[in-house]
Parts: sequence; structure tokens; C-alpha cells
Amino acid sequence: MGWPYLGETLQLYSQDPNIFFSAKQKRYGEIFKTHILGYPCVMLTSPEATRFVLVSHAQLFKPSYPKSKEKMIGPHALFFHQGNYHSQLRKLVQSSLNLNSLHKLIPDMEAIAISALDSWAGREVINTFHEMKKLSFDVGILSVFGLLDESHRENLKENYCIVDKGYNSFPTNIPGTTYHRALLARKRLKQIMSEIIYEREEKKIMEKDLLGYFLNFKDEKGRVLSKDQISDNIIGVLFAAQDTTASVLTWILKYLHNDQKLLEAVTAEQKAIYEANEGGRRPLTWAQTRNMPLTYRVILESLRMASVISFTFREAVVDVEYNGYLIPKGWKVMPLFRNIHHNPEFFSDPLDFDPSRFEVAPKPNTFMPFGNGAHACPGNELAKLEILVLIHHLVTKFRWEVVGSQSGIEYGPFPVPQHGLPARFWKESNHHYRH
Ligand code: HEM
Repeated sequence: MGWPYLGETLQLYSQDPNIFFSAKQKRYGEIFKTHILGYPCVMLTSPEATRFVLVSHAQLFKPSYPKSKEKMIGPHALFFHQGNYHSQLRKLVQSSLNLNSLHKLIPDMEAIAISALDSWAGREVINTFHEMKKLSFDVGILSVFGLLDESHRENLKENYCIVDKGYNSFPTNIPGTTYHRALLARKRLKQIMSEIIYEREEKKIMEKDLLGYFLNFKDEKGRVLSKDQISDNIIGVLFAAQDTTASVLTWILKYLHNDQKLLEAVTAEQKAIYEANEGGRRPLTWAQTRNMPLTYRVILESLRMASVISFTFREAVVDVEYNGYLIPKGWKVMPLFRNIHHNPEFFSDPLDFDPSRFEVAPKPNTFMPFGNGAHACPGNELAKLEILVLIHHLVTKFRWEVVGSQSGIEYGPFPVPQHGLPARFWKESNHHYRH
């Protein structure tokens, strides 16, 4: 269990977390305990134990986040809850992100991707991760608010950026600190959202985006959602959508750049679609996005390799017995997704980037980039669609090279290539290639 209070926190945070966990796993097996950030924790590295906690006995474990994070996102956001409130909100989020709603977003998503790529090609070196964050934020806004007017969008963006800096800053609420500034920006975000809601109510528009679902909701007793419940959940969705998607996109660019043969094959797959659409004059169809098998496998393999959500936390709400182990009430449990994704028993030569491994479906409960069970990611189809759309426009019209030869990883807290993968982009026709 390490030292009192600090426990093994320093060991975990000072190195690649995977090394810490796999060393433990070798020594102690599929379940072991440690002490992190002041809490006793049980780590789970087997698909069965993970399934027990997240799926079959999910009601015995509640979500668990640091208080400072809960305050910044908003205590009403669905991921902090269990039971009835959680499932009501979850249904609304899922309806706004179901396949039927998603295919209507494709043209606007394409416009966002094209405008991002054009802006990169006009510049020297960009920080890929930062640019991907802007892109995934714009797609997040699109799925929450539909087409929002420019001034609201800019206003949300500016204030959300300040909130974003506060998520991982030290939580001291003293004027002048990053955390304090973030809390103030958080208040302004709520104000902007109230204005957007007011305008919608004035115009009596009923949109089928997430905000529309929230505004239209009534529970069995006829109660509607409060402004706080709506704004906490919108900020929650924007938060869940941004760094996750952006870090996966950044890793994909790195993996493709590292393997030029694979990049050529992906480009060939996308160019065939591009030509069928008369050189991009017609928009991508839903059917086309569902039929990009190689690109899709590259995305799955990137999700596995990068495992950007390396693990999650729950807390036992009662004493729980699993397989002869006692998990005492109040202890944290941590399903270790990345360990499972990098276990050679489930994925042979786990450190090789090999999309063809997904020609065969992985064993049940061994592939969980979007989690599992009651809190599994409702945005997973949106994220995959957004990535497919970006790759389509990237490889058919642009080229890029990574600047520098760093091979390190930064944890912020999601793993991203060092320095956010500095890269240079250019339009293909300007340099190498003309039709
Ligand atoms: C590649 C990108 C993404 C990854 C890897 C990812 C991963 C995850 C994971 C692992 C969870 C479960 C966490 C847990 O059980 O503790 C989760 C939950 C969630 N994700 Fe995602 N996500 C991504 C993109 C998105 C997007 C684009 C959205 C929304 C538009 C979104 C919205 C959510 C929400 C609202 C939850 C909480 C669900 C609940 O508590 O019921 N995510 N995500």
C-alpha cells in the first residue's frame, strides 16, 4: 500500500502509468490494492472483474471524481450520478447522438473539417493536438446546439477555453489563480447558455439537437430540467467530447505518418470515395461513412494502442465480494482499460500497430476504449464519424509531415504525443501532385 496518505501516488504519476500497473499485475495477479491520492483503491486488470464492476453489478459502484472537477463541470452532470436521474439524462444524450441524428450532421461536420484543414495548410508549424481540440470543440457545439450564430459560438469558445485550463490546475479559489479564473468563466458560460435558451423559447423553435431534447424533457411528474441541470450537462458533454477525441485524432496522425504503406492504403480507400463524389463536389453520404473498412480498423487500432482513457474510477457503495476478494465499502475500484488493451493474452504483440487484428472481433470485454455498461460513452458513434470525416478530407487533399523526432508521451492527463505533435500541412495539388 506504500506510504500513508501519499500511498503510491508519486510512483503512479511520475512514470508511464502502464509500467506501474503491469509491474503490479505481474506480482499480484488480476486484482490488487494500492493507495492513491488519499484513498485505498482496488485495481482490476481482468475483463471479468471489469465487467462485474461496470456492467453486471454496476449498482454496487458509484462514479467517483475529485470534488474540484465536479465543481468545474457542474454537479448535475450525468457522469457523477447513478439511478433514475442518471438514466433519464442519459436517454436524452443518447437520443441526440443516435445514428439517425448523426447522419444529418455529416455536411456540417465536413465543413468544420475542411475549414480546419485549410487553416493549417496556410500556416508554418502547428500544434496538432491544440488544433484537434478546436475541431472537436466545434463538432461538440454542433451536436449540442445545431447551427449556432457566430457571436454565441465565439463567446462560448472563449470562456470554455478558460474553464478548460482550470480542470487540471491546482484548486485554490483565490483571485488571480487559474482555478479562480476558470470558475468565473464557468459562470459566464451559464449566462450565455441562458441567453441561447431564452432566444429559442422566444422563437418557439424545437430543434432535435441535445439542447432541444433537454428543453423538451418532462419527467413522469411533469417536472422540467432546471437551468443548472441543463448547463452542467452541456458543459459535461463538451468536456467529455473534446480532449478525448482530439488526443485520438493526434495519435492517428502520428501512427499514419509512421507507416507510409498503411497511409497509402488508407488514401487509396478514401480516394475511391472522393472520385465517386466527383472530386469532392458531392458531400459524403452516410452509407459511404459506413463503408470505409480499412480506415475504420485504423481508428479501432488507434483507440486500442493509445487507450486515451487509460482507466476509470468507481467507489463501492457497500461491502462487495468478488471471486473471494472483499472490496470494502468506500474503497475506490479502478478498471484498467489500457492494461487489458495491452495484454498479449488478448492482443498478440500488443505494442505493434496492426489494424488487421480487427479483421476478427476482439474477445468479449477485452476492448473498451469507450468504457462499458451503465456509463459507457454515448458519444462513441459521433467520435468515430468525426474521425472518419476528418481522415477523408485530410488524406484526399492534404499531406503532412511531423516536425522533430520526439517519441515521448505527455499526460495532460490524457496521453498525447510530446509537444502535441508539431506538424506541417500542405495542400497536395500545390506541391506534388496534380490531377
Ligand atoms: C474518441 C473519443 C472518446 C473516447 C475515447 C471516450 C471515452 C469515454 C469513456 C471511456 C467513458 C466512460 C467513462 C467511465 O465509465 O467512467 C465515456 C463517457 C462519456 N462520454 Fe465519451 N469518449 C469519447 C468521445 C465522446 C464524445 C464525442 C462525446 C459527446 C459528444 C462523449 C460523451 C460522453 C459522456 C456524456 C459520457 C458519460 C456517460 C455516462 O456517465 O453515462 N464522449 N467516454
